[in-house]
Amino acid sequence: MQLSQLKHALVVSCQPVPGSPMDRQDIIVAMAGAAVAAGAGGLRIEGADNVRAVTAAIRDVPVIGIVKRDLDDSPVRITPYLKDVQALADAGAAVIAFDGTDRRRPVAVADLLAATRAAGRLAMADCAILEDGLACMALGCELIGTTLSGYTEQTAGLPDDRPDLDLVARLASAGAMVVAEGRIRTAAEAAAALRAGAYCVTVGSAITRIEHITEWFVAAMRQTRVQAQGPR
Ligand SMILES: CC(=O)N[C@H](C=O)[C@@H](O)[C@H](O)[C@H](O)COP(=O)(O)O
Repeated sequence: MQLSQLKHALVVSCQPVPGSPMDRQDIIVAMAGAAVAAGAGGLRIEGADNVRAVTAAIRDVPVIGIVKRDLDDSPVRITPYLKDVQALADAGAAVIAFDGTDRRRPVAVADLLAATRAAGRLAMADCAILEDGLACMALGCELIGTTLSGYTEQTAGLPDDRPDLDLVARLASAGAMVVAEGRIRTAAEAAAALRAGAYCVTVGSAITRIEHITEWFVAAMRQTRVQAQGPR
């Protein structure tokens, strides 16, 4: 795969809410197909089996693969193990994304990168702060994602309804190929991420998680009812 395929592309993350009625492989493949039919230039897919099903159905769009795990002894969730890198590569992921933060972890970023290289895949580091991104860039990761900004202990205070475009801009200024990812909820925000210097933009919840989208609408309507002093 050529990295340039992702230049200025919309990457659609097709990750249903776990346990949701939408959390089915056939629905993931259908969501991916619909996104590609509408112009998505990349897909982000969780789980090796889902990656295999999506790459079998959709051949001409790169898949960024991840494995999510809840570990007992580490806050790292995204592709923590070397076996995950191998499984994603075997399943056909063009890019393998892993946690690129400087936190307690079972496998060092450098080793995950080496495994990704050995499998002949491109690497994306999911980062939370500028320093993570710079370190992963220095190691040689091709893509630096803002994915984890707002989701680590250190960044937990950020507004939960806005993307971290400041981090996008600072990483881009430092020369990173930035994947703007996390809390991009509108087309205008996706366009703003490109203007901030993003190489490509990943959107998940706002396109593929019906529960989250519904909650946003319900919350906004409830707020409006409160301001209007209750239902008539
Ligand atoms: C923090 C974390 O675990 N992020 C995950 C990474 O794959 C996904 O749950 C997100 O949906 C994805 O990053 C896209 O973000 P958003 O859904 O906000 O557009």
